[in-house]
Amino acid sequence: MEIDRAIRESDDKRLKTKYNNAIYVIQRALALYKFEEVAFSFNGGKDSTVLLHLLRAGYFLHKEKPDHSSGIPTNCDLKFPLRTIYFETPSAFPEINSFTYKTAETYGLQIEIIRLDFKSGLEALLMEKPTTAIFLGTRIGDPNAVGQEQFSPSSPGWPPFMRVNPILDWSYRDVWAFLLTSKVPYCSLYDQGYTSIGSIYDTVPNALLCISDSSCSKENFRPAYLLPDGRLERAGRAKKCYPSACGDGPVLSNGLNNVDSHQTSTLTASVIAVGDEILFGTVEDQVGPSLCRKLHSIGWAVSHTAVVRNDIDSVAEEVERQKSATDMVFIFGGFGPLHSDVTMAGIAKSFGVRMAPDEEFEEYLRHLTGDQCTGDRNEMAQLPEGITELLHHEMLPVPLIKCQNVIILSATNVTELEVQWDCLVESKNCSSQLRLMAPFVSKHLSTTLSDVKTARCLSQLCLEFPDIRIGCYRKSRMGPQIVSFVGKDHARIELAVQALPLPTNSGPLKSKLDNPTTAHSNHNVLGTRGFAPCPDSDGKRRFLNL
Ligand SMILES: Cc1cc2nc3c(=O)[nH]c(=O)nc-3n(C[C@H](O)[C@H](O)[C@H](O)COP(=O)(O)O)c2cc1C
Ligand SMILES: Nc1ncnc2c1ncn2[C@@H]1O[C@H](COP(=O)(O)OP(=O)(O)OP(=O)(O)O)[C@@H](O)[C@H]1O
Ligand SMILES: [Mg+2]
Repeated sequence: MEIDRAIRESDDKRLKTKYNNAIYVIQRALALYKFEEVAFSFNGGKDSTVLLHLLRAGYFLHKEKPDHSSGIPTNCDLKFPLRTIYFETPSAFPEINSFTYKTAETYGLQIEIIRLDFKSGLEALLMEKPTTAIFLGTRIGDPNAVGQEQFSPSSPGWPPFMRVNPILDWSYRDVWAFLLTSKVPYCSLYDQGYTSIGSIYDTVPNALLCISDSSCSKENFRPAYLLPDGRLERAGRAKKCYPSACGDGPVLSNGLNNVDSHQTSTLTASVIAVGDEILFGTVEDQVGPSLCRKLHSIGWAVSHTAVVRNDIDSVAEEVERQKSATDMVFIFGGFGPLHSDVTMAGIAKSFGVRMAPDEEFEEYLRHLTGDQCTGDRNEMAQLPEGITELLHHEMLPVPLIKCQNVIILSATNVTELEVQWDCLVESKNCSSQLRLMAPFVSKHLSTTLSDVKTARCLSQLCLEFPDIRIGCYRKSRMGPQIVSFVGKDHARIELAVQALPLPTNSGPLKSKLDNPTTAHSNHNVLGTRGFAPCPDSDGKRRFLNL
């Protein structure tokens, strides 16, 4: 069998492993289900083209075995009479349609065209003939792959059948290694810069493959197999936004300058530290507070911080909660090759995906640590499968890792954090991950009045100014009370301060008007630091500007 021979003769060990695993899944499925009750969902895309040839190889190898009882026809030739379903829509690319039909003819597939949506089409199909299993070219990383295994029953509400996903664990690179090594034909669109194909309305060539040629106005694209980072395979597909707490769409966009300093809305972040030692009190966490200041300095609201144990479930539970509650989660600690370094595994668990070797990350680690940390022993190169993006920067010896809206910082102290932070916010870098929002401005007042005396008026103020964060703190029980007004609108803060309904007969007044963060000195501030005279001298106001 030409496919089998081509892979076995290649010296790509990884491809061979992936191939053998996929063939194993196919053969188990062919042994489990009656051949006439199995269908192959084929749409002419690259993943289903890979699957077609794996099925042919698996079928051929299965038939070679003397004792099989699955009812597979015994004549072996190029023809492959597997039931094949294609959901055709008017919005399909003509190139996809013609490739699908031509391929079906070449290999003798028994193709059935379905012109209904997936669910109704499958309902009709199952009514018409028994169908117990359907082969799909779904891969981890496809939006619909989350939670799926190689054998996954159809979802509740869908007609009952087994979804068989032999290439679930294949990467983009594996797909192209297979197609090029086995030299099988694939749809021509992949040679024109398309890397993942949906409909004519939502798919364009992948901009990362664009060859800029100033002499002609027409854009040219390199072929899909040259895409350097397979995680960006869907960059040519219209993005489906994941819900964001501020209703403002996803924060991140690959390859785009995302400085957005005019934005007056606020994005929220949570900061999670992982470390038993912090919980024991043995180590004082300085990265967390520093990160909070940095986020605040670029206009982000940190709405939650937590310290969790070095334990997969503790990490998973916290990440699971925060990734949906806030726009971005920052997590640090518990990252490395030690037994206690469980952060990545916890993140994988929170997303319901497996840990899998990441070749690119492994390459970076190999440069850094040489042979000490390679091959199977390199636990650090295991990353959550299908959701991981590497954030490159020339200042970083090893890229930062992002799993959807969770950013993993490897910083163990404030100096290391400085470097990683700068890489994240640097807008010119194409991996820039943080949108710079309009900075917060704040005003701080100090009073010697007791809490009992200020309580009611401050509560009243909070009701009147829900857009301003009005907070109170004191550095000692006997010392002055400090009242802070934090928001994005200078004028509103001034109004709130002026509206402070103060009791009479109380102590001195001080106020300070500033942006409390020092990390970014170019931010808009309300005034200068230092003590200023009280704006009112009627003897009634009892707060001083700080
Ligand atoms: C044969 C087949 C079986 C499917 N089974 C399911 C299923 O059990 N549950 C489900 O939610 N979606 C199912 N889908 C839909 C896919 O998950 C997904 O929505 C589809 O591939 C469209 O992806 P797209 O929206 O990216 O084009 C199935 C699709 C096909 C073709
Ligand atoms: N219109 C369709 N008809 C039949 N099967 C489909 C259709 N759309 C998707 N599928 C099934 O779902 C799988 C995943 O679809 P997906 O679009 O991600 O992959 P692909 O089309 O094979 O490759 P690409 O990612 O390059 O578009 C396909 O491999 C195929 O098995
Ligand atoms: Mg795909």
